[in-house]
Amino acid sequence: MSGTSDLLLRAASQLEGDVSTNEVPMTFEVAWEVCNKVGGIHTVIKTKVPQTVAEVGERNYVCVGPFFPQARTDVEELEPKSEVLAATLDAVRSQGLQLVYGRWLIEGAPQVLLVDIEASRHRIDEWKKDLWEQTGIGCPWDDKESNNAIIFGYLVAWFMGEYLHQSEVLRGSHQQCVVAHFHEWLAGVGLILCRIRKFRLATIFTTHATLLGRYLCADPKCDFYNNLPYFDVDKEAGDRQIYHRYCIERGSCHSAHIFTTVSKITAYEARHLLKREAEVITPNGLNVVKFSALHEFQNLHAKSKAKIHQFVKGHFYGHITDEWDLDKTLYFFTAGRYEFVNKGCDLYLESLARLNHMLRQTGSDVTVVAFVIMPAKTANFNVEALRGQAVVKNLTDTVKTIQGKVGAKMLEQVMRGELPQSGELLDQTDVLKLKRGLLGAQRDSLPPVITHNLEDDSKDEVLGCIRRFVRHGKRRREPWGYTPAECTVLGVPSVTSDLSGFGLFLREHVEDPSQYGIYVIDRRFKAPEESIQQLTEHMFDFCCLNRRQRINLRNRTERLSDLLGWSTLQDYYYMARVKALHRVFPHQYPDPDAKSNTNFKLRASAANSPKLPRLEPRLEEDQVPMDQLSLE
Ligand SMILES: O=c1ccn([C@@H]2O[C@H](COP(=O)(O)OP(=O)(O)O[C@H]3O[C@H](CO)[C@@H](O)[C@H](O)[C@H]3O)[C@@H](O)[C@H]2O)c(=O)[nH]1
Repeated sequence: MSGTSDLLLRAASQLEGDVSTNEVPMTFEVAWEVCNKVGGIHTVIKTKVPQTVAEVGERNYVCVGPFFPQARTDVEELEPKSEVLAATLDAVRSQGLQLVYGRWLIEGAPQVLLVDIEASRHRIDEWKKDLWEQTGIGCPWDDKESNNAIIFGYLVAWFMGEYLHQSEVLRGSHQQCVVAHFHEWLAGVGLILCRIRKFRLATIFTTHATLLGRYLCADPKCDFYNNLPYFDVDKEAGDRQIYHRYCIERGSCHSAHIFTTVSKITAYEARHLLKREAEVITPNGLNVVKFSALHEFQNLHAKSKAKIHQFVKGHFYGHITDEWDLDKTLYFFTAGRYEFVNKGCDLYLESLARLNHMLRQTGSDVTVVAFVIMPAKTANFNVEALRGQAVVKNLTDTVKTIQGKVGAKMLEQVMRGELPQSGELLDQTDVLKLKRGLLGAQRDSLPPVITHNLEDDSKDEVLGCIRRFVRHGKRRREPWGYTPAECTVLGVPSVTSDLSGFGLFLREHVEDPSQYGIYVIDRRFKAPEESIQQLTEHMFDFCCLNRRQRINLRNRTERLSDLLGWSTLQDYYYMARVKALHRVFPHQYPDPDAKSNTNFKLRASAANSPKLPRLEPRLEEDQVPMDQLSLE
């Protein structure tokens, strides 16, 4: 049993009550993104599962999400082992609730319950009316996302109510305490209903990004951070036609026993936009896979870089000239959900334009290939992009065939005691094939800037920016920002900003993140022009590093992994659960904040220990011979 579940047990066994005193609590984690990849919440839950299962035990943890047909491949359907759960499923199924129960086929293999929204869609009007009568939240008929949130919420609350009822029937005075953790407004209706129906369970609500914050930041006329305390939130939500969604979010936040956000900056936003102070900050972690040897991730890096080289050869065929040395090519990328300003795409593109200028001015021999990796609605593949890959594949195949023939010919001549003459190795047909390949690989046009054609590229912000290189003056906002965190654990240096939860988290825990290859751009108190200049300079400095320095930097970046692992960050989720349990079951769970309670202090972890220090200018790995550092 892990240390944490041990603590939960000890806490529960301190006092007697009408709930079981020798069991860890039953934990439900409810989110729209369980078995449904949309964005960052999916990453949070999926990567956290192994630690949570280890902490509370497989029997005591169930992820709850919506059912979509594609989930059939993600879930192995099973019969529940728990008597209470089995009785609950029988009961709700007999009442008409359709759901899938089984094991989510991800690392940690948790129990999962997916409720079928479509099968209950016919009840939307009835449930909307009920929501209005119970809470005063009225939703328009045509908002599909809110309709889904309402159906999902009613189904989850239906299930929860039945679970608690069956628990009472089957276990009487030995019921297990229950805690339900709801993520984001899309799962919030279930939480609101659980409280209205006075269910005896502890609830937690986590916001990953406030709705109103997202909308306000996307408004070019809005100066978000300078006005945060002064917004008339009801009016702002109404003006943007999201008042009902906002009410669901604010209602969920205020109904919860414990409210958490993923970063301090989102807590600040929530204080003003949702009017509640977060009791716990639950930073996003990752399932960090420790490499057994330092060079292992460097080898992985080399393999990935070779793959990208291959792609680049195809994409830029006809333009790879003597001035472009693939060995001196660096790859930059930005990736995430397609939010042009919030994800900092505008700054990235503008800084790249300036970097291009600086590299040319200084006569650098480095080439930078910059990627924007974001999902958008596409119509089809870009034919020109595909053609490039085909041309290079063709050339590669031709050269391979000729190589084989030449090799065989050379061997034959050497066996006969003759020294092969270079002029005789290629016959006429081979020369013709090569000439044809050469002609095919020429092109006058520029390579396409996109790999897939968009449904409507006239309004696309990235393409528009690449075409115009227009500078935007907006502040970016990012509650956490997984992409740079994911880069860190893979030892890839990255850039983020002090308007992202992740950037602030690093500044809080690392004396000088740039020494570890993570550059936190000042955005909060700086004009856009200064931030763009700062980003350009970081990019330029990176381009000036030699290979050894880049390898060293990656080693330093990877050292920060421990800070981001769920092995330590799960403690904040644990704390949120104990606090929520205390609110509902005060006898079983003493106040974790009480001085007398020594059981519930956060365990010592990288995240709450002293800041990681500045590094010496020369690291020990500087001494390691190049061949042992592995290739790039
Ligand atoms: O084409 C893509 C694009 C993204 N991702 C992944 O999707 C996640 C996106 O994360 P992020 O950009 O942080 O999430 P958002 O969807 O914007 O979600 C919100 O919730 C996240 C979790 O709390 C926070 O990190 C964000 O700041 C907040 O905006 C990351 O794991 C990416 O690797 C993909 O796999 N493929």
